[in-house]
Amino acid sequence: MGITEPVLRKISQRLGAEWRKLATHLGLSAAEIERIVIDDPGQTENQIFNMLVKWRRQQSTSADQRDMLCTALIEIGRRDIVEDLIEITGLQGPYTFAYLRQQIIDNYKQTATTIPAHPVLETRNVDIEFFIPLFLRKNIPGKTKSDRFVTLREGERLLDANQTITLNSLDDLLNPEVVKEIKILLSGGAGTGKSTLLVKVANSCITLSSKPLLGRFDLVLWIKLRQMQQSSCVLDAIFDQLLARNTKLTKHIVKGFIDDHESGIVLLLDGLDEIPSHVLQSEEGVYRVQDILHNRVLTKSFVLVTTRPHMTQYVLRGHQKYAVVEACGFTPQDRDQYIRLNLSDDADMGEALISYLNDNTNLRDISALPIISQMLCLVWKNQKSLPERITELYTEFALALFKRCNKDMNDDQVMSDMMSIIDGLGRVALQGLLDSRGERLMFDKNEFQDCQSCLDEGCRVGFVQYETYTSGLDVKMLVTFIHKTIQEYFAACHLVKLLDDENNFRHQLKQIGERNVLAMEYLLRFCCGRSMQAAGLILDHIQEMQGDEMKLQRLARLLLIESGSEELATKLVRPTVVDCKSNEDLKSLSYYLHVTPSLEGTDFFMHVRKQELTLLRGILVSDSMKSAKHINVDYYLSEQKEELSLLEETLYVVDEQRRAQLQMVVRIEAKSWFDVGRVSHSFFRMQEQIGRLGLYMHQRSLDEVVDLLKALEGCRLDWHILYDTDLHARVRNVSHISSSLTGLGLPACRLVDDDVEDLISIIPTGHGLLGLALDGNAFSLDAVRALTQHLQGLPKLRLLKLSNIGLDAELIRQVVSQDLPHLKETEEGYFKAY
Ligand SMILES: Nc1ncnc2c1ncn2[C@@H]1O[C@H](COP(=O)(O)OP(=O)(O)OP(=O)(O)O)[C@@H](O)[C@H]1O
Repeated sequence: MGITEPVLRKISQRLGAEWRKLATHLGLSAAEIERIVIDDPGQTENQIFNMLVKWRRQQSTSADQRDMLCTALIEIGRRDIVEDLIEITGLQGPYTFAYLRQQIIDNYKQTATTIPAHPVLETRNVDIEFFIPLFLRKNIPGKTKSDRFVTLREGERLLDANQTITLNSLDDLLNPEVVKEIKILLSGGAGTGKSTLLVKVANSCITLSSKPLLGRFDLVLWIKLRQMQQSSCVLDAIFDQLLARNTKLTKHIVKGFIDDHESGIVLLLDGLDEIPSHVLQSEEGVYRVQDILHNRVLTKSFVLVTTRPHMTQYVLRGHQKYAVVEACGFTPQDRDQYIRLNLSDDADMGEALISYLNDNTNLRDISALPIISQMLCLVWKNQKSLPERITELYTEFALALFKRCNKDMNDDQVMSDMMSIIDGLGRVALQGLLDSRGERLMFDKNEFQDCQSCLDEGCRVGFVQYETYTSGLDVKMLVTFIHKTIQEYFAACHLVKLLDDENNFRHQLKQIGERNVLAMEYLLRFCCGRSMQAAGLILDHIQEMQGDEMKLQRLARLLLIESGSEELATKLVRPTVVDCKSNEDLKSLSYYLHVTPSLEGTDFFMHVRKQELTLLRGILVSDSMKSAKHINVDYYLSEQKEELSLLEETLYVVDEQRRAQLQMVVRIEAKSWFDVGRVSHSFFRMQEQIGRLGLYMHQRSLDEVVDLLKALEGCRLDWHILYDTDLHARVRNVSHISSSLTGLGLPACRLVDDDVEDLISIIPTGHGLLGLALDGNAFSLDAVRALTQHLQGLPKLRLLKLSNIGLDAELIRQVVSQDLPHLKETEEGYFKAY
């Protein structure tokens, strides 16, 4: 595109003394320049004009004269003229700030609209819509309180910890009212979502191009430090990562823009831990990462740098005025939301995983890490459940984390390299768990002396992380595993390796006794999952232990299923009471029942949800249940629309005799979905089928309670518990007490003295009630006395609960022992007949 003479004239008027420099940049020789001067001595403006005309003449017609001239002008530091030129010619040029911004936004349109949907496969992505807010915690500058007690090898220590505030994800992070500093250091372990957060920030620029980040800035530069393998120069990185290969911009131009807009620039520097240290330390380049982080250049720009914890001190040493923000992963609610989004094809499947996790404290905890949630969703989607054996799941976790950082390794190498790191770290992990002075989850860096390379690799991969703390006068480098269960898994891998010398293994096992065996559940489960030989020795060891029988037997069943070795079932003690509170408990019971002879006289208590009905069915039809004493099932209605007909179907499969043994309570929890008509219909059908039937309602409205009880009039209910429903002055509304009722519970129902008369009236003298629970209400002693005197007329009453009713326990004890002497207090406010 050519330039007209009037335009050249305008440039000549503005240029001045630097014109010779420009001429050289445009390629004119010194002789040519001299010639121009001699031809029109003393007339600078003319000389410039002539030089430009001469240059223009030398260009081929196809040459983009305007671009060349603009580049040369910018290179000699006269962008002001370029901007005028663009204005004069009325054309949008590649030399404006707007052009640079547009190029970068075009890049974000390609790179910042998706997030990875798989820990290893880079090709699998999901839309940025899948972004879920992250839980962030920011330090309060200058407020350090020493309140973190940790157990270290040398004993207990107090570590200095910062006081923090919680941030509401990105909105707060970028809000200057909340985070006043313009330098932010976002730290967090592997897979806590640091990189993803930056994708989201870059993405927000696409729509808010001219005023990104709450209108505060002009340009957002998102740099992946991992890709800086040669130079730590951010200007280079802008060209390598953000600008098109054929961009017309030059480094000179871009630098000029950045300098001019310094306070309007945002630098998002992702993964400080991933830039090689020699690159970070190198002295070359413009806007070196180190200079930016230590506030030596671009001091007015907004910087958000992410890193694993071990690099935070490096940043803070060079510049202290950082808002230090910790990425803590998902909150439980947001984790649920993440699961729902990921499994949105089948809402039931998502809910099933959520309820599975709610049941399993350790998995629930670790799933706060986005990367683990992601893996859980992938496995669940594939198999519609998690692997029966938790060891498999943790092997998958470890593999995914390891492969994430070793994409080019082949499978054999992955396994052997990973296992040797795990073994090295596992030695220290085990020492920590079995420390005679109490479990240790934090380690001094020196404890890894013998396996420094494992520590370095483990840190790179994200199995462990280290952080610097001050403790009194000491500065400590402490190492932690990303989650306690990962420490337990690693410790188990190491312990099992000791089996090469069985005595050594036994020696370690001796450190696990009644005192700590339940706390070692995961360590032992992982051992059993990794080796049948270990499982045999561990089960023998447990069999010899004294202690809480029910809990030890539960643990043994979990270990048996984890070992996958039916023949080890003989090493389990026959249970007299089985209490299954979780999905895992049910699975391990089901496994045990299939490999053990009939359990005579055993009492079973099971908590069951919709997704566990198949398991329940298997348990109920098992031959080993034939001679069970009682089978108690608490069935929890889920939050999704649910037909009780599924439960009914499950029960019908069971033979009549066993159904008659069954005692079932249907639990409608605060968030359960339910429909009065359907639930009551099912109740009427089930009362015919099973031994005893009860209803439990938790935190439901009075209307719902009244409606359901009305609909259940005439149904044979054995128990009826309303928990935390406001029944004050409404007791008569729930007075449909059938003569079959044996248990009535109205805990925390805001009952007071005025309600006692109504209460008495709904339990007529002579009623066959066995148990009454009124804990959590507020009664005077007179009211309690009126009640106990009335209860004297209930011939079968064997249980009374009056705890936490706002009275001195001793006074209640006196009244009950006077009026109901056959009841004895077993724990405070809890009276039972023997
Ligand atoms: N806020 C989020 N919303 C949805 N998915 C997320 C979110 N954060 C993380 N994830 C998922 O978890 C994975 C791991 O997160 P990410 O790579 O951002 O972690 P990181 O903290 O940068 O880890 P590392 O230190 O190992 O680089 C992501 O690939 C993404 O799939």
